[in-house]
Amino acid sequence: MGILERISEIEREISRTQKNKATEYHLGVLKAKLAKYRAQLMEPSKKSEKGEGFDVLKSGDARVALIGFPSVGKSTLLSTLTKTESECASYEFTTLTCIPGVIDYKGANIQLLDLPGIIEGASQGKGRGRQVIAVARTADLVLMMLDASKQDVQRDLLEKELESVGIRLNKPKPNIYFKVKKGGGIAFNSTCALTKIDEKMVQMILHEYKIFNAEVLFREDCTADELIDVISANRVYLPCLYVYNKIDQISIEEVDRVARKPNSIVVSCNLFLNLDYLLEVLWEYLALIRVYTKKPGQAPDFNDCLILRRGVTVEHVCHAIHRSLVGAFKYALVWGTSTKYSPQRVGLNHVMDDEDVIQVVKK
Ligand SMILES: Nc1nc2c(ncn2[C@@H]2O[C@H](COP(=O)(O)OP(=O)(O)OP(=O)(O)O)[C@@H](O)[C@H]2O)c(=O)[nH]1
Ligand SMILES: [K+]
Ligand SMILES: [Mg+2]
Repeated sequence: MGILERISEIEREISRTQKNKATEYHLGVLKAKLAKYRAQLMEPSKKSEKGEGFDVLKSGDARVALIGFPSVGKSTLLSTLTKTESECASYEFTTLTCIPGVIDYKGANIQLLDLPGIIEGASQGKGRGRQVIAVARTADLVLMMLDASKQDVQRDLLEKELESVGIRLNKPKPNIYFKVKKGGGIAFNSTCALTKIDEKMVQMILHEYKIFNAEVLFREDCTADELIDVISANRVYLPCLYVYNKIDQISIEEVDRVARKPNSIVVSCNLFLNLDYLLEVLWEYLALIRVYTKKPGQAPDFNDCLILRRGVTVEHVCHAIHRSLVGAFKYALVWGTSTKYSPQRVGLNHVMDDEDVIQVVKK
């Protein structure tokens, strides 16, 4: 039996099995089996499958992958937001490879990747689905483009496709500490009450992975699926922005309804509607910040900034300026919203804000 058949057999069995106390362990083991087969499926088996035209070099400050059904307007968006032209046409599967473009926004270079459309079954190898998904895994954000004039089935289908290959959208990593050991059996602990899983199920799932010695510590009330995610270790957790295109085709009431969905924004590439707002939201989701540097006695250079991630400290900033700077660091002066006073003397642990100005004082 091939892997695909095994997968669909397990899926059928899961959907056939009633959820209750008596079946819950059996279901847990089935889910672990399913995760194992799916992992095998996604391993790049043949060299040719890696796909010519898909190994685009990562560049710039962040990478955004455009995922969507055929003809929703992905290439139109790339051609509108970047200097790159990607062929747009009314027929499906116009784009056949990965086309990179660069969005120049607030001093940052954001790499936008146009990709072939994907359809149901993509994760199992339909169309260029697997190559597209492999690229999505390397992104900092998934921009899921949808046709606003169509029902939301596309969104559900694509989410399922990505979910089935271990891409988790807008979800935090499960807070479970997990470490395989050489001996000592399975040490299981939790720091909170567990309502969705118990020690027996944890053991059964681990045994399914042939893990007999490990330390497992639940720091939140996680499910069996979340444990499987942690064991599988090949999951990626990405922010996802749902972009509904072609709002020129629907009523204003409908636009209003769609725009209120979580993590969603509405645009029309053809009429250039709301594209500025799209960039603003994209910036927020990528959690990028600008930090300006300044030399003593001189004004900061506002034409040149460091692009960093939200949450970075002065230490990160020093590394970004020069790798030897941390060694010579005495203190820094920071002007901006991250400090109480401007300027304020801060140490290496100080967390920076967007548009802060920093002056590093050396020993
Ligand atoms: N009405 C309307 N049509 C649009 C809009 N944006 C794109 N289109 C049209 O949608 C069609 C498909 O556009 P593409 O950019 O080729 O779509 P794609 O998602 O790249 O398609 P594939 O590469 O085939 O997956 C073209 O005929 C576009 O002109 C829009 O905002 N409104
Ligand atoms: K098209
Ligand atoms: Mg295209």
